[in-house]
Amino acid sequence: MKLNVEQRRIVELEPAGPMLVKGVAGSGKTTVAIRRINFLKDHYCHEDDDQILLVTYNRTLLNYIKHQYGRMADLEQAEAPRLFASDAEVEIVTIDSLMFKAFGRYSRRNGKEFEIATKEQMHKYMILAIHAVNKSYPDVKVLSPKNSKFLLEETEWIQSCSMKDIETYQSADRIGRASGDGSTPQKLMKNSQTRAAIFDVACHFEELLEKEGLITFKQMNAFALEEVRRSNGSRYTHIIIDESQDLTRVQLEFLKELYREKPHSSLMFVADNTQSIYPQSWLGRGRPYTTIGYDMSGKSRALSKNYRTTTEISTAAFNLIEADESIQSNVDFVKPALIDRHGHPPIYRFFNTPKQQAHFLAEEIKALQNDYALSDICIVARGNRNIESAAIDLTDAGIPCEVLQTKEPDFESDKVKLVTMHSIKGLEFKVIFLIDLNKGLIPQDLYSDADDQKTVETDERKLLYVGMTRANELLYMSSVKWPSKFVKEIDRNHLRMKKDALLRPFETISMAHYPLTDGLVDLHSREEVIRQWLIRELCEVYGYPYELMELEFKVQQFSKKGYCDIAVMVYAGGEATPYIIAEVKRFGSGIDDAVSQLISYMEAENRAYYGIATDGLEIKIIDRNGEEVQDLPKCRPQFLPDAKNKRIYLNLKNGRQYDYILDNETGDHLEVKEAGQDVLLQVHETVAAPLIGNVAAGMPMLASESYEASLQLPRDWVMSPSETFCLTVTGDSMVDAGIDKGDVVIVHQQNTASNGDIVIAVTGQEATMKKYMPMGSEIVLISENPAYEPIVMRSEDVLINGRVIGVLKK
Ligand SMILES: Nc1ncnc2c1ncn2[C@@H]1O[C@H](COP(=O)(O)OP(=O)(O)OP(=O)(O)O)[C@@H](O)[C@H]1O
Repeated sequence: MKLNVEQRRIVELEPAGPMLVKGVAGSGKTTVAIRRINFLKDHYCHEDDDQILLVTYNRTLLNYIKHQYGRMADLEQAEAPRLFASDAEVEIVTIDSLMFKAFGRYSRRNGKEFEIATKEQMHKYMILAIHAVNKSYPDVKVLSPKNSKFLLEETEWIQSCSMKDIETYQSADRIGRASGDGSTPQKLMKNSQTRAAIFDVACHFEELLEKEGLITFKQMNAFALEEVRRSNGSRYTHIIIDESQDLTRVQLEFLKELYREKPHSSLMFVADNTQSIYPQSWLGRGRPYTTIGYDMSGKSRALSKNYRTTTEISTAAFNLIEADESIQSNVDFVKPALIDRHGHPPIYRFFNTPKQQAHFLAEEIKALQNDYALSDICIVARGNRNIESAAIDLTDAGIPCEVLQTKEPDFESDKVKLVTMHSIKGLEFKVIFLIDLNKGLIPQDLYSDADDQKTVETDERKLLYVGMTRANELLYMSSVKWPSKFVKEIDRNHLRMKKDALLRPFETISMAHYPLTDGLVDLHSREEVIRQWLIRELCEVYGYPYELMELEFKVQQFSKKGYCDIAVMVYAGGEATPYIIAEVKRFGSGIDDAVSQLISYMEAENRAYYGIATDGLEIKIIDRNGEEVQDLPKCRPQFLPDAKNKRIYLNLKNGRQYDYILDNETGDHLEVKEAGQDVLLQVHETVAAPLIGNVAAGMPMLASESYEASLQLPRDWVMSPSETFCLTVTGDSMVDAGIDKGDVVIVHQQNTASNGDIVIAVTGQEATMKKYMPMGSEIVLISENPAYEPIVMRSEDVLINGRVIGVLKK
């Protein structure tokens, strides 16, 4: 893997004390953090006591880093042993293990033995603490057992900041806690009776636990901090803190204590506030670094390109963030830049019962095994219980699987992995299934107070964002019974109903917006909403005009008459014949009956090529032999009543536009006019340029390639017929050059290019269409769309495949 220019700059930054690397999900923050170790080791560890520490958030991430290194290219593999060998100079550890060690020293020094309280124990002692205190604060409503969750969370926050006295708590800024409409906390006003009462509860709670020899995890951290402060333990010249947005104040202060400042030392915070998912995190909520004693002005770097997921997955995930102003207004928010890497849009499925979801998971995974190893697949859910029941279902279906344990996760085993949304932070898999995205489960319904609930929802939204951005190639999302409100916030255009079809998931259309109602008597029937959705999909997704659709289309079956719900007619030889017919059922009622009805209609109406049966939830597409097919063909110009196929041709050779008119009947009679003019230009000779595939498909091999179709072009539009080929445009990165998705570009095969040419360039394993700009020993590949960042590559890493000489608009 080649680092991009910004990544490389960060790796090789001269140490200058504290610095911040912020970046979007998948932008290579962890990659950069790991690569920096060897750089620091080689250049800034010249004194005998110089040491480097890389802190990861948890053990899963630690093991994952090792696993990733094992998979890297030869050059990097050579670096791996240096990193993971027991090396006096470098330590890669989790924050918890560091703090546990210090806590162990604390316990031994004080001759005390503590046990970490379980969730149940914490809940029990919190209730007791509330009862012990509430009589002293009759006016403070929050002191009630029904708010125990809130009070526990607040107590943990106090502990996670190691606030020892009431004055500190009374004056602390409580970001992310019920803040009303202004910026001042409403419910937790500074210097209030409420805060006094909560602090009292927190103290009682600690006392009760102590009597039992128990402490919370957050207290344990506070003791660890006390210990390193006491022993003045600073010993690392360089500290790199991955996922620092989720560390608590105490954890950050602890790491500060371990930092040994020298003229050549560095303290690098690596963070993405959009992925801050814990209520006690300190910096992730937008608190400035000055609160922990560092001024980061001029010391922060941002990474904005997501290398992990496709543009389709990133765009859908970003919909979630766009819907929450408080995430985007965070000081360290970085807006993701798209890297023109296309793939399948996320697939969303809705199910009536958990059993249906389990069946779908099993069937889909079995089918995916043709292209993926089981270890490439990970199932992710909000809660442990959902994960455990999915594991049982998969095992019952004969699919090997294992719940990823945070202690010793095995990423290599040939099993489907299952993990919670919290634990998948920092990891990635080729295929991700996000299951049980249900109302009440995500976002969790924790508080009746609207402000508190809003805070919870922001964290939960980030959690789902984390889950979605873990997928390299394929992302599945599913809900059972009641979909999460977050799913509804994702633009339907960014989702698909099934893997190999263009259909978007079912969506209810209001009766006022039914696209086609001619001749219908009962618009209120429950099937109608399904029919209208399908009609809209056939038009908006597949391009069949409403004028070509007939409802209640009569099918003569011997002496019996039947009426199929939709028939899409096409023109052949001037006559309209049914091409696609569809049977719909009411939502979620099953499609078995619809399929058998469809088959009998198609036997009777043998002109139809395709049949669709759907209940909005399931869909089956069959061909005229009754065999299932993955998708429908899109409408073609020759299906339309007008036999002339008129399009616009942009000739990039001379900068002119032409009307391009092909006779559909003969398929080769070509007429050409200057755009907007009436006079036909003479076409003396035409050439057939092969349509090889799409731009992203990679390098075409003209000689031996069998191609899908060819385009008739006037000879003088091309340079050399044998070196000309055509590609369909798949992305939107060149829209400002007038090249849109679905257009066909005409390419002259060549291996060189001049400044400003639009080229088909192959970088790594992908082909892309970009504007070419040489810059010294590097090449800049520029998109004509401000949403995409330019790509800077070394010239030896870019292969030019051809120059775009014309565009036939769709
Ligand atoms: N320059 C690059 N070229 C190609 N792939 C890259 C590049 N940089 C990073 N990647 C890949 O992108 C993926 C994400 O990288 P990494 O895990 O370091 O990102 P991150 O910013 O730490 O992500 P997150 O915050 O979401 O956990 C990895 O598969 C990594 O190998």
